Amino acid sequence: MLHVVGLAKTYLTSQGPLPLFSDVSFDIQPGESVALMGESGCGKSTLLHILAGLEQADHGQVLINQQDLTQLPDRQRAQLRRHYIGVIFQQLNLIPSLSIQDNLAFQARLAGNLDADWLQHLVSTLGLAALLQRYPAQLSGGQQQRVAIGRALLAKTPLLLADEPTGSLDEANAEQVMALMLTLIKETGSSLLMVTHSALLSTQLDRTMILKQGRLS
Ligand SMILES: Nc1ncnc2c1ncn2[C@@H]1O[C@H](COP(=O)(O)OP(=O)(O)OP(=O)(O)O)[C@@H](O)[C@H]1O
Repeated sequence: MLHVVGLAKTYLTSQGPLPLFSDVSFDIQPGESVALMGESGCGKSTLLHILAGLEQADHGQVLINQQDLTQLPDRQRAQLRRHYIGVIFQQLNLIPSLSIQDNLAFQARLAGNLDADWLQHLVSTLGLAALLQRYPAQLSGGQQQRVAIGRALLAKTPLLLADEPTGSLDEANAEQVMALMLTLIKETGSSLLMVTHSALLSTQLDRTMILKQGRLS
């Protein structure tokens, strides 16, 4: 599903170069769920952003559906992302001016694959039915997180990238939302790469990769 070869990234800052990682290579199989862990600031979010095509790597390849995301022109990269990659960011990025219903449908509409039955199933599984006419600012952090998960799952993309998707929830709620997410992913057959600081949550996934001193293990 995802084939990553020799990724390297160094940020150039006013204090000089900040090397994050070099020669990062790994595969994720269809339907596989993988936790990405490592100390704060080691580059986990940056790696996820590169895999999502939102940030450029210095070297390396990101192969999705046999296409190298790093080499595609903007339009084709956007197409590939739309059809193959769902993302849940740390900052959630719900659109403030759209209702929850429209936030949920946004990505699937762009991809032209809005499935009304699946939307209904996600809404009821994630407990969002009573919130559809509200706006993001009127929701709690946990409710917003469930909307972001629903939105990412709605397009049924083969790959889901999640950056601490339950980061702002307490442990009990995090476990509950995580369980919902894993159940829904099993239904779509998507692969998941999830950044987490929680050893407990990581044990619910198929395996864990650790980014340390610029290398993956
Ligand atoms: N655009 C940027 N320009 C320069 N430095 C950056 C930029 N974005 C991030 N950094 C730095 O790169 C390092 C890695 O950041 P990143 O967010 O990828 O880490 P992380 O492992 O996800 O951290 P956390 O677990 O705290 O979320 C940090 O030191 C950060 O300050």
